[in-house]
Amino acid sequence: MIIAPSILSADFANLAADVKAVEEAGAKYLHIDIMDGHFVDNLTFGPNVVKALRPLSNLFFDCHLMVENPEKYLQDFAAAGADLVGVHIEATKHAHRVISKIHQLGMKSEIVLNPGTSIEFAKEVLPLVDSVLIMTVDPGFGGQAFLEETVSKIAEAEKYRKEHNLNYQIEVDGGINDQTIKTAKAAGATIAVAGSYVFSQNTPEEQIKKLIEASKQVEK
Ligand SMILES: O=C(CO)[C@@H](O)[C@H](O)COP(=O)(O)O
Ligand SMILES: [Fe+2]
Repeated sequence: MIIAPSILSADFANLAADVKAVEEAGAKYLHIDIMDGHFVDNLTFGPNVVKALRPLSNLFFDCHLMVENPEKYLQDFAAAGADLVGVHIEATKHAHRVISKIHQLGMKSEIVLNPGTSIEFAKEVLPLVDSVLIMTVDPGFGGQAFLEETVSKIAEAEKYRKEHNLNYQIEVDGGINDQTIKTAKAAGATIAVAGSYVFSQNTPEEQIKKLIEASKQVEK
């Protein structure tokens, strides 16, 4: 399973050190939460932070856009060095166009679903995307509890992938710890985002190791 530490819970005054620490600990992805204060009730940062971190890291930059009309910012994230852009299906009227544009800009695409959004709503674009992100909390904040009722949706995304011979990754985001990562993997998740679990206790190295070990306990 790929572990994607979320810098939302990192030390913003020492971001470079935290990014280095997770890279050395064996993470392959860096999850970067972009919030605009409209789609969610929180503000974080924009492509300028992605640009500043890019020369410091070889991690795969997974940019989760919690913004209205994400199509406006795709060019900026591509120029900043994003590897993948995740857009909420609830945040755009033009999901198909947005995904095509992400690919034209040379990035991997991801469609993101809130806990209240069904897989049905995204089915037309599932054959197009590189990844599907199933939110396992309502977006906007770190440190929330994993919503067990989202597990059936992870399983549904995996079932649909197999039935239609598609090859998207299934990412989960929110409330991931050394227990919930097992539940998510058993249901079909292949990428696990973790923010507060990685950055708010012990060292990021210890926490990432625990996540990797926990996920290995589940056969896939
Ligand atoms: O997108 C989000 C929150 O909206 C996440 O990526 C959080 O950063 C996850 O934080 P934890 O639940 O792991 O603390
Ligand atoms: Fe996120």
